[in-house]
Amino acid sequence: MKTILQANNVNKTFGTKGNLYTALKNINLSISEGEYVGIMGPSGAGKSTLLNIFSTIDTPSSGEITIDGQNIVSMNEEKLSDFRRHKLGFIFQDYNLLDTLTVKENILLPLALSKVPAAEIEKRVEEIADMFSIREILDKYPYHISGGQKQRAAASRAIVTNPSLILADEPTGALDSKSATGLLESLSRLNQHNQATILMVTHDAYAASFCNRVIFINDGQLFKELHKDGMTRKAFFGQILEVLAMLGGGHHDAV
Ligand SMILES: Nc1ncnc2c1ncn2[C@@H]1O[C@H](COP(=O)(O)OP(=O)(O)OP(=O)(O)O)[C@@H](O)[C@H]1O
Repeated sequence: MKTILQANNVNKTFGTKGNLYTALKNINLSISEGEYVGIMGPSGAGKSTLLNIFSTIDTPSSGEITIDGQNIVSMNEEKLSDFRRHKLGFIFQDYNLLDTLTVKENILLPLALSKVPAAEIEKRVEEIADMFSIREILDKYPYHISGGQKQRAAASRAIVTNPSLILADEPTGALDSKSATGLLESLSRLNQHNQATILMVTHDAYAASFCNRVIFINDGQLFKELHKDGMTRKAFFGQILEVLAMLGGGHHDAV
């Protein structure tokens, strides 16, 4: 199986001499093509720091990271912006849709910027609209659709270029439970049918139970990882809650 992300001995320190804070300590992680991986851990554990580094928004203090075979630590800013555009897809908690464009225009924007032919764009948008159940809202503007629909539109835009790696930061954080389930089911479909590789940071054990593997970070270090293997989502949810209980903090999410 092809390795999509490989991180070796990644460390991240904030601050200056005399006032240093180590946010990540010696992180080693490998993610294969087609995996759906969750990252969990208490507040301040280092989840966002790690995701920002994988997103190429921040750089590690030391360590090596390759994504789809390319060393992202040594890349210059010009190459990085190209790399982000072609290889990465981002889904954030707050959608980041452009209000002056329709849902369809938002989704096709990355393809239009890459000068993909119109007929191909049309075909791709339709495929994705079906996968994320948003066909009926394609011509609406973001302020006329619900939060759940906005997030499914944002996810559609993130994957329209067929990125090597999809990075999601608390994608269900602002959604009610029904909308969250809709998004999580869409991401699972994308993972299963298109072998999309997804890395998702979440506080929510229910969201994490849709993943195939969940990595727990504590105090900037890898603490434990769980594999779903043949388990049902409900059983996996139970195991995730047990690890969270070990890490401390009350989690009383619904199954
Ligand atoms: N730019 C920064 N300068 C200094 N310290 C930082 C910076 N960014 C993060 N930190 C610290 O690094 C640690 C890890 O932060 P991070 O945001 O990665 O945690 P997290 O696990 O994502 O937390 P949360 O679940 O609350 O979002 C925290 O103690 C935080 O205060």
